[in-house]
Amino acid sequence: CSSKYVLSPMHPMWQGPLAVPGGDRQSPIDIVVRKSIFDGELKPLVTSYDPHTCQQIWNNGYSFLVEYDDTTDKSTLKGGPLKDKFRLCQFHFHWGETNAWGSEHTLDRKLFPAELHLVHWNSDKYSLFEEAVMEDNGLAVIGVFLKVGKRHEGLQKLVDALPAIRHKDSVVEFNRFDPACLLPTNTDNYWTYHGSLTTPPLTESVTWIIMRQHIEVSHDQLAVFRSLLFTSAEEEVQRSMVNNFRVQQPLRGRTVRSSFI
Ligand SMILES: NS(=O)(=O)c1ccc(Cc2ccc([N+](=O)[O-])cc2)cc1
Ligand SMILES: [Zn+2]
Repeated sequence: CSSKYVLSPMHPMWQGPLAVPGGDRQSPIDIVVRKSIFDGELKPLVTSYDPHTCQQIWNNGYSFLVEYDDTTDKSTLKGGPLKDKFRLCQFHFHWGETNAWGSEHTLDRKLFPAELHLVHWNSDKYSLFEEAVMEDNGLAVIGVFLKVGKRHEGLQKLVDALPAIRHKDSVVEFNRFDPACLLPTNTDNYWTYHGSLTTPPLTESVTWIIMRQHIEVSHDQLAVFRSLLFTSAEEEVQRSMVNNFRVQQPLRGRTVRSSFI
């Protein structure tokens, strides 16, 4: 999907007000677990991803993205809080320079070393990602917290491809990767709220679905994330791609619902 618009952290946009002026549904947020409201209407998530729609992995100067062919309804998400069917467009991560921080969302202020985002757009209502990005119910992003522990076998194929995209704007072909292997075993327990993209254009078009269960990756696997660079090969000063997360934004009276008691 065409997520080439994501701006690097050095882009003037980041120097300006980090909240969209008048934005009252910005992301990420701190999820205060005891203030989340159980909603019995929330259904289990239904993901159906076709590994053959995986196309490429690239360094966009802010994170690395694994992009999927979203010209058909082959890799989709439905159920959960969603009324429509959403098409997988890409997934990416946010991480810190140490294991002490790196996630965008927090649970009762607890930071995780990294966070996975699986980005989908509403293909029942829109025909292109770019259209959906501007609309209230246009996007659905699944967030999964990462913890440091045992090696994640499914992630290793992705980690092995990272040295080839060390610099900004480098791309390599990447096929047959099933993103379902990055989901926790239990996807029935999640929080959901209405928010925004966490990078420019920060549009308030995202239904966030944050998994209660984290996944584990090894310290060494995370270290390879940190070996990526924000900078392109031409630039004199190389800067490590770390701390590519946005700080938590005000809740502004929003309700966070939970699918579990
Ligand atoms: N971190 S996140 O909120 O999951 C996120 C997900 C997707 C993107 C990529 C993106 C790509 C393109 C556009 N656009 O066309 O306006 C907007 C966003 C940016 C950020
Ligand atoms: Zn993200």
